[in-house]
Amino acid sequence: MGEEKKGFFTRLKEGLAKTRNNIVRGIDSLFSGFSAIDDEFYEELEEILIMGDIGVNATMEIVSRLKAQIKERHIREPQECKQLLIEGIKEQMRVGENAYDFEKKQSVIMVIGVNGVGKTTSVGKLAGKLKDDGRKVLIAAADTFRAAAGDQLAEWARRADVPVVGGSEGADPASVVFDAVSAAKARGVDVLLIDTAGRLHNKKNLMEELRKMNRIVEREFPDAHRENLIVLDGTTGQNALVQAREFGEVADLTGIILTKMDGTAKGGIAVAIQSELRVPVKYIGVGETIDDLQKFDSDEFVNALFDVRQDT
Ligand SMILES: Nc1nc2c(ncn2[C@@H]2O[C@H](COP(=O)(O)OP(=O)(O)OP(=O)(O)O)[C@@H](O)[C@H]2O)c(=O)[nH]1
Repeated sequence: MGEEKKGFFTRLKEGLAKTRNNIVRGIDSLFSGFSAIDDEFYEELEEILIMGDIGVNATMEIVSRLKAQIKERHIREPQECKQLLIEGIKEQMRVGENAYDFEKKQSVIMVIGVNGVGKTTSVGKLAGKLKDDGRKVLIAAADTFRAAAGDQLAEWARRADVPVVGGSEGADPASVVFDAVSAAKARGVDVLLIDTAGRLHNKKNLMEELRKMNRIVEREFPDAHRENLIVLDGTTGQNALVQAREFGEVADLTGIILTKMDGTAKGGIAVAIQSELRVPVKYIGVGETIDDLQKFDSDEFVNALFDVRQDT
């Protein structure tokens, strides 16, 4: 394991401390407190997982898989189940390989989600990362609804040392996107990041605006690799699933940025999200600075949650 990866594991573990206290402590005391694996044991396990925001459906699947394995392997000691449970949670989160094609291809990344989830912050962090990797980045400030959004994004862009187009309050977001795409093509930009509004006069307008922006990118930049990343706030629990489904109706979601995973006791939402939406979490936000956005790997996440050290 490289230095950077080790550092991230430690940071991830720190960020997940509350979740770990919530879920893993409960599981540990369950495993040590029960002397037999009976219905009560399973009920308590279900309760711990659901309380940790893993979600009812994912919990039921994880527990029924565990039950089948315990039966098949004739396991009688609760202590022996822990590793099986860890593997079961990893299995539940599998959504295929997590691709980061936009790191290599000429790409347009639209960042969407409701207001306050951390879109602008995530665009800023992502811009900084891509720039550090030597990519030529341009940001489109298409959140022209909220007065301070443009300024906030400009501040992030300054930190990341990346140019911005758009951002004046009240401008038409679709025309910002049009201008940004033209600029991206003219300047030979590798990655165009589009920050969008999380709120308009009503939800119907918001969704219509997203469709419009999508159509412009498709029409004006058909060769670009496309990503629609939805930003979800890890502290909002199951409501995040509802948001993703709503946005999924207007945009083809290619990935999730799960923010505010530091300081939440409900980090289990990552399990519910990947398992129910079948969309990969591509990044996880574990703080407010530019370095606090990290690529997400579900096995690593579960290991960090259970404090399982796997040196590779
Ligand atoms: N602790 C923590 N805070 C975060 C994280 N990501 C974003 N935030 C904070 O969340 C708040 C909202 O973030 P914004 O980026 O403004 O959210 P937004 O989705 O762009 O909001 P609108 O522009 O209103 O749509 C800010 O105070 C951020 O600093 C994170 O990973 N961890």
